[in-house]
Amino acid sequence: MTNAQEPLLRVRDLKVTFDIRGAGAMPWSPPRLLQAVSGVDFNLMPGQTLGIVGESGSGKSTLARALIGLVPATGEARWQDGTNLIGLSPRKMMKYRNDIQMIFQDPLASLNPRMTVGQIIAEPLVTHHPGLSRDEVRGRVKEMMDRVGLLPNQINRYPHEFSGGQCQRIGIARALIVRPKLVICDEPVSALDVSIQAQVINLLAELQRDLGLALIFIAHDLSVVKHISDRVLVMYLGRVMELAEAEALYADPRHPYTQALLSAVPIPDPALERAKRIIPLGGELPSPMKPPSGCVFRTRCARAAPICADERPELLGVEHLTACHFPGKLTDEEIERAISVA
Ligand SMILES: Nc1ncnc2c1ncn2[C@@H]1O[C@H](COP(=O)(O)OP(=O)(O)OP(=O)(O)O)[C@@H](O)[C@H]1O
Repeated sequence: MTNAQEPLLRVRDLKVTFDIRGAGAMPWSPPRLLQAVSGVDFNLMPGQTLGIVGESGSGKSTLARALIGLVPATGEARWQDGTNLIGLSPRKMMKYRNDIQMIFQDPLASLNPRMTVGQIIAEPLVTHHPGLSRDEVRGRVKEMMDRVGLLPNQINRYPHEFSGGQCQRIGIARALIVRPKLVICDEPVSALDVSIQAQVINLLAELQRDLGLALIFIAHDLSVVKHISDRVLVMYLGRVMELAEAEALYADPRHPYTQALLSAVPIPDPALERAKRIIPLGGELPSPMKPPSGCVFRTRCARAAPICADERPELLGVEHLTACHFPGKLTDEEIERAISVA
């Protein structure tokens, strides 16, 4: 039995480095290394939702893919049974691919166009549980379709006959049919209309509660993960900038990067929205091939000081962790300065 206090997944010093030499490179030409994930640490408890946010290129998808062995990584991603998932052979990884499922950003592209909805949803079940009878599989498919809001008579239709939101429901049914313990959702709503996004997020939240699933929910935007996350991890250029309970992170963001991301989230109250100041993220995202020395965020930070170029800040704290030499709310003067140089 799982001890409720034991993490389902314990990630330590996870790194992913790509060699991006072009196809025409000679075997002896020097490697061109790009570190997409640079030493990420977090715990995920059973049944918990961890939101992961950050700009495009911050390493969120690579981190997710590393956890299920889709890209080579180093470090630890220790499953609750003590196994380090990093570096497992594909054969050994198969055992965990039932427990860890993934939902992707582009719902239509992630579904096989030549298979019916019934076949698509059944596929992982048949792969991981080859002993099940046809009737059992069909029963589980229908049950899952019902849970995600698809109609029984849609079982023989093809993906192109469905809207983006419905395709994402098919993707969710396919991921959940094997009763996983963890579902990694990589920007599952980014490709959907705003009106549909909330429906899909609410469906995931409902299923998460009912089935006691743990979720890793990746998004660009802090507003998307706000309601679904227990904890939120903010990534920048392959590193964790801040990690805290969702409520604490939204009420008291301590890293200047988190404050900038949050300042861009629209506030429903028009008066507050008019009064708020957006903290600009000046300049370009640096290349992960040549990250800044010290704190990787310092080149765009409203509070950067000389030490930030010299020393990399550790991710410090107990419940609310921040990787910053000077964590805390930016002052009005710092925000003014950031606005004036942007
Ligand atoms: N297979 C790959 N080969 C080389 N570089 C890669 C590969 N996959 C990702 N990268 C690089 O790694 C860095 C992180 O990319 P990643 O897609 O993980 O970021 P992300 O935060 O998920 O961005 P997005 O929100 O746009 O998906 C980027 O600089 C990207 O170009």
